[in-house]
Amino acid sequence: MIAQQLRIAMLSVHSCPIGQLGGRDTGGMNVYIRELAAALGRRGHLVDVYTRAHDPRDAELEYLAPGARLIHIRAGAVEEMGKLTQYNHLREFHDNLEKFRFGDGASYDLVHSHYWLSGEVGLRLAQEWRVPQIFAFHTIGAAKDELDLGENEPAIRLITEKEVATGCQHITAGTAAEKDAILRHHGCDGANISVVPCGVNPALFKPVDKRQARTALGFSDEPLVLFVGRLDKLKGIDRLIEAISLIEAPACRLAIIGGDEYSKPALERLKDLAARLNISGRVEFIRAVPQPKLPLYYSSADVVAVPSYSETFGMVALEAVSCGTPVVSTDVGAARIIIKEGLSGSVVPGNEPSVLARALAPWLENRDMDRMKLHGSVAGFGWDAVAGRMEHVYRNVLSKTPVGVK
Ligand SMILES: CC(=O)N[C@H]1[C@@H](O[C@@H]2[C@H](O)[C@H](OP(=O)(O)O)[C@@H](O)[C@H](O)[C@H]2O)O[C@H](CO)[C@@H](O)[C@@H]1O
Ligand SMILES: O=c1ccn([C@@H]2O[C@H](COP(=O)(O)OP(=O)(O)O)[C@@H](O)[C@H]2O)c(=O)[nH]1
Repeated sequence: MIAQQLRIAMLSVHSCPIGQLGGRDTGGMNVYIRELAAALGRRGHLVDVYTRAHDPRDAELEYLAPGARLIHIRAGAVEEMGKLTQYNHLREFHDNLEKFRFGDGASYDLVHSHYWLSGEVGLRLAQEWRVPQIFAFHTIGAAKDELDLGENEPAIRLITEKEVATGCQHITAGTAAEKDAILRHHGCDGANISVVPCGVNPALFKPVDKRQARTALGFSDEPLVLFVGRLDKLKGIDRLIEAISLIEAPACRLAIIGGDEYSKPALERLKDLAARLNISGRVEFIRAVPQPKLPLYYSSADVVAVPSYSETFGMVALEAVSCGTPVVSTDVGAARIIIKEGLSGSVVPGNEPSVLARALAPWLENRDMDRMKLHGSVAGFGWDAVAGRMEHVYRNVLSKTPVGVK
């Protein structure tokens, strides 16, 4: 008998759902966990999100929303830490999580773990608690390696991902393409993988008058291309800068949002590239911007570029369209689902600079859009709908869980 109210332990070891976004390791996954947990809480469930304590200013426990708690667990020094180093502290994370749980008296129906580090902790907890573990990759290490971008993923990630993929009870993927990639790399049973898309908050990501937005941010009236995201090689920002250098008419500017103190080498590389291409004066590097301010930036832009080599979903494209701004994206993640060709942007086969340049140019000329129409085109992606689909997955998994596992 499955209770109406589910008690969910969500694991987000390596990255805090309320951390500053756009940093080295803080992106869509953080937003996903924060919003999903809050939406499940609104549906009457109890969600505890466990993350590694990384900032001494953070309280041990805080509420993301009614029914959704965020708990910082000590594992290693309370400071920022590389992902690989965090692997060495997973046992401590597990033990301190259990210490917290005993003190608090919490118990759970299921574990939903995010990213391989959490998946590793989830395997142990699920076994000890005799509940199912549902796992989300967010990015598949083996798929990243396949891209051959000159930075191989550590062997321990690849091994752990396989262990978790085959040892968990169920997997959630953001798109059907991610599900296919999981099947290809890890050969799990397709029946044990559900596709649940990411979402967007339409009350936050809505169109602002372009002129007002530009005035507020101090942008000129020149055609503007915007990039938003982590300064990761996978994002193809270098390709976008090259594309901008190829666009002669209309003359346009590129604003790049993202990056923290750990992204300095990437930032320097991109600045050097812009200098070598003689377009430094046309490229503005804006560091990470808090999410509540992003609608102003999206609304200022004529077009948002997503030049990624790969995305499992790609929430920036969804947020941009929700703000009424067209998106030119490579054919990655949910791009083909989010972007209506010719109406809300265009999808290109790859990030070859000349291809990107050709795709971007028309959106810089056609500058008067029915932005509310674009906003409405992604109305089905609200977080409550995502939480509803996730609840369905949870209940299905619980109904199939053999006696003795739960
Ligand atoms: C590039 C990509 O596929 N991003 C996904 C993903 O986001 C991040 C990614 O998983 C990072 O992994 P990596 O160590 O391999 O760089 C994590 O560190 C970040 O925390 C993730 O935010 O997940 C997003 C949500 O599912 C998805 O929209 C995005 O396309
Ligand atoms: O300066 C920034 C850069 C990014 N983001 C947020 O980070 C997320 C990026 O998610 P996406 O899925 O596009 O990429 P990821 O970083 O997960 O690979 C989006 O929700 C953005 O709104 C942000 O708030 N501020």
